[in-house]
Amino acid sequence: MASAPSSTADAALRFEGVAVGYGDRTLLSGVDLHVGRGKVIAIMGGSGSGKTTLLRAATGQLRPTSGKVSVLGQDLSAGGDAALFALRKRMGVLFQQGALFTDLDVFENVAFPLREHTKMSETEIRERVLGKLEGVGLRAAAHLKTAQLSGGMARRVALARAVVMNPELVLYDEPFAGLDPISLGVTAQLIRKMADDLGCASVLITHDVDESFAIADYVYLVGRGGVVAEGVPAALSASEDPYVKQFLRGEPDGPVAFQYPETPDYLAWLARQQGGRQ
Ligand SMILES: Nc1ncnc2c1ncn2[C@@H]1O[C@H](COP(=O)(O)OP(=O)(O)OP(=O)(O)O)[C@@H](O)[C@H]1O
Repeated sequence: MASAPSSTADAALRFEGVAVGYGDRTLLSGVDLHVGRGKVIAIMGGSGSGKTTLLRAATGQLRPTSGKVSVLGQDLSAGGDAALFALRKRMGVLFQQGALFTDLDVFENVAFPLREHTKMSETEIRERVLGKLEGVGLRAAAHLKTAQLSGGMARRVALARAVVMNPELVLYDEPFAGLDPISLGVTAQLIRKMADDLGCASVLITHDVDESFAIADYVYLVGRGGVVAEGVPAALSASEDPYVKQFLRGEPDGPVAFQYPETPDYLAWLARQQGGRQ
């Protein structure tokens, strides 16, 4: 089980005092995260709390307004685009929709990153892709068109593609969204298995308490503009903090905000609407 150690060198991903937001709006600040190599970490929080935004900061898509993000020991803001590009080859990302290329079959979808980023031979590509498909139970689906896949199968193909380069860090954005209970359990176990087999650090952005607690070494709960709580799953499950309890039990009433917050942009829009009617 992971605790939250402090050195950057042994981290696959590290946030130090990070603030992120859009325009004038700061969503989260003072965020400290540590993802040790080979560990599975879950980042959880209510809808709109900023989880996907944190993931964008981890890929370098979004620059933090303050603080430092390091991936595999490198400060993302230090190198230029070339350094970021090189680092991205060592990361796998599974986006929320897991978008597959609809004009390619399953095999070519998984092979795509290898063809883009490596000089592997056809034999090496075939071996690697079929191996990854085997890992997600879909070796014999290699020839299928994406339209012939169920939602759960498509997610597993996307999973195989996210790890086909043998990444050292994989980021999963809502990997369980829209899956039936069986596919959900299978996907969670696959994520854990891939982390263990490949030794890759894995970060899950998720709402799903049961599945993520079953496979995560360490959990961060975001909300109220920052990290509200963190710890190993058992510690969070035993927490008496009202925010943590409400979130984990899915209770409607409590400190977890349901209403989208009023922003200056909204108030300006509202004023224009009201002005227009007078
Ligand atoms: N490109 C953007 N420009 C401006 N605001 C944005 C942008 N993307 C997201 N936001 C806002 O940032 C807030 C956090 O969004 P984010 O997608 O990070 O939340 P989340 O925790 O991943 O939510 P969910 O669980 O619902 O996917 C939301 O209020 C959203 O409206």
